Amino acid sequence: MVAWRVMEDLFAIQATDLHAAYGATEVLHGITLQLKWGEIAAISGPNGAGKSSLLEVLAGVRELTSGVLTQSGTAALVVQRPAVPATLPLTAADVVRIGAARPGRRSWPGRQRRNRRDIAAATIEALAAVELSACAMRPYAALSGGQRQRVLVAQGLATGAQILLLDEPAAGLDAGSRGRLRTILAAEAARGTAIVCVTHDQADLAEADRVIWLESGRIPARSGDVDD
Ligand SMILES: Nc1ncnc2c1ncn2[C@@H]1O[C@H](COP(=O)(O)OP(=O)(O)OP(=O)(O)O)[C@@H](O)[C@H]1O
Repeated sequence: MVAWRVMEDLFAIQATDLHAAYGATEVLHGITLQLKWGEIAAISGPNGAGKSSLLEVLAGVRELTSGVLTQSGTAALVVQRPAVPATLPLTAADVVRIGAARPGRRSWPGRQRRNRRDIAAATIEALAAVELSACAMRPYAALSGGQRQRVLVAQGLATGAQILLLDEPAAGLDAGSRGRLRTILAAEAARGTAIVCVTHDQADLAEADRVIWLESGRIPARSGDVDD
């Protein structure tokens, strides 16, 4: 059965026997997991294991071929920083504003759009959280790789989403920025946000409430991630 339901629940995400494919090639082979509110789950595993695909499925941007996925709140996906053309006519603040203009926590479940003042406030707050206020008006394409990554994290934060899904947000960040990112995510979780973070970083894995190990599109039974 393929289903997409939205409901208030103890769990932010409940996924049962998820399968997903690229064309005829199945890459997720029956993923079952639950994520509680305020929990930080790290997804790790070898290259090609299906981590990004799973994150996209959980975010609702990649279709299931079968399984049941229940989200109990708004979700935002923070992608890995893309290569962008040098001429991209967006500032760092513009990129964050794209997230801030999305319906988020304050408007759930009505999903009304925020007004301009709320969008501006969310943009400023999120840029400050990643310590890039000084770069707000700089062209996004002119920022360093690590700065662009932090802008994308700010974009995710600015959505005010109740479920935050991040694909290797620490990739390319220096040690100080990685530490600050962990602090930001811990603060978000303390507010009740459910967080799923793809990572290979040992400190991230150590600080996560739960590590979900993915291998060849499956969660091996020994990793004990189905429930806890
Ligand atoms: N656009 C695509 N078209 C076809 N196959 C794809 C596509 N994207 C990913 N795949 C395949 O799906 C499988 C899972 O890829 P995915 O990117 O989800 O893995 P990952 O664990 O995130 O990898 P990495 O650690 O390298 O980022 C891989 O076998 C990959 O080749």
